[in-house]
Amino acid sequence: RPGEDFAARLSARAGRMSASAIRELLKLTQRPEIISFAGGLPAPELFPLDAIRAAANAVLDRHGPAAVQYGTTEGHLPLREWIAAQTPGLTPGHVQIVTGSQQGLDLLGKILIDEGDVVLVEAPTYLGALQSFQPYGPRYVELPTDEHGIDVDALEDVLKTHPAKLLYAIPNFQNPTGRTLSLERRRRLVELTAQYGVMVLEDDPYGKLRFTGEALPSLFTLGLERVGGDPERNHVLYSGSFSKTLVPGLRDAWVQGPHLIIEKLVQAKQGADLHTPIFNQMIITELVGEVLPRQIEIVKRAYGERAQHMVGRLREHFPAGVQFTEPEGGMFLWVTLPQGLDTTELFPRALERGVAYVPGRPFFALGGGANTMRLSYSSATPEQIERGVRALAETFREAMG
Ligand SMILES: Cc1ncc(COP(=O)(O)O)c(CN[C@@H](CCCC(=O)O)C(=O)O)c1O
Repeated sequence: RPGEDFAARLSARAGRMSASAIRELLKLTQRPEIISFAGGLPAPELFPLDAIRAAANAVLDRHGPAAVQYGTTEGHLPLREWIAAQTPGLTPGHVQIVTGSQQGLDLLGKILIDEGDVVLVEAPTYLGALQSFQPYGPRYVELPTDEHGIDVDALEDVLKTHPAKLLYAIPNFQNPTGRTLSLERRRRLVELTAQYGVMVLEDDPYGKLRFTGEALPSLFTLGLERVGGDPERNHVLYSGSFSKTLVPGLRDAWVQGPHLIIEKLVQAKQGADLHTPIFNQMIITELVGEVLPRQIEIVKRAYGERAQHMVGRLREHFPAGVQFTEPEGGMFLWVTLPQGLDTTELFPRALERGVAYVPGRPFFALGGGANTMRLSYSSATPEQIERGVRALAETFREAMG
């Protein structure tokens, strides 16, 4: 009936949902005259389109109708075999293909989080994870972070007072801060969570995009080591993605963990989408051998140059009192303005000057961060970085008086 109050029909779970600031911004920053430091968009000019075209043809030649038939929920076995082979002791049965790691976050929220469960998250953390977990009614407890990532002393204090279900962390080139969790803190985080019986979800879409410094072992690997390499007893789950190393639009990612978790994830996925597009999985499988390692080198170099360029411009143009991180990899850096300034309020003024960013507030589970913002350098040219940083600096100067 016209004007029926549909809002009253929504579930309590639907009532907990809200829009993604990044997704909403993406619509806005598609305008060509805007220099966007907002969405974490991989550089489109680097996509290996010729290799993808050849792979698509090879898939159809090799698999024929099976390439566009229903596939298994677990995912294309040769792809799961390749993923499992990257970690000693892992078998394809420990690997679940998901439709982007974003779906992995949602399905893991569904099978792990009961209403009121304590979920430990970094302050700030990836807003997409907060969006995925929120409908399942977690009670967030924030973990303070500094230039070396999560403050593990604070973590120990939290664990003593809050029986937690899950700790969600992005140890490499964190979204949104660009920071990397130090080795010493990785070891202590894995030890403390094991001691207190807290599962860890390591979200690592950027791990391969290190352009400076030494590679560090994943939390998953450290978790495996403490249980003699047995994937059945590792309390750390790992989420990986091909979005930032190959292309995001094929929506191919995976979760690795103990059989019981994977089995439950399969059941949750059966109810969600039956399976990730099999054609896409077969294309990715064609690319992981030669194209992927080559692409990682190309992307690392390009993002390293863009990060270095942006940091150089920030140093040159930003007013004193504005702080920013200097990432060792990934796609983002984090800006902190003097207390009292509000990046959500400043956003329209920056936009008038032709530049967009993601205000920091949505990255904090429990509010805060009004004076922060995330900048992505991955899909901006050197000229756009120069112009965009100048526009931001002018916006800040005007606001700082
Ligand atoms: C820590 C972390 N975990 C999962 C994801 C989702 O990546 P995929 O679903 O694997 O493409 C991402 C991708 N986040 C990007 C892309 C968001 C894409 C968008 O909403 O337009 C961003 O923060 O801008 C991430 O940073």
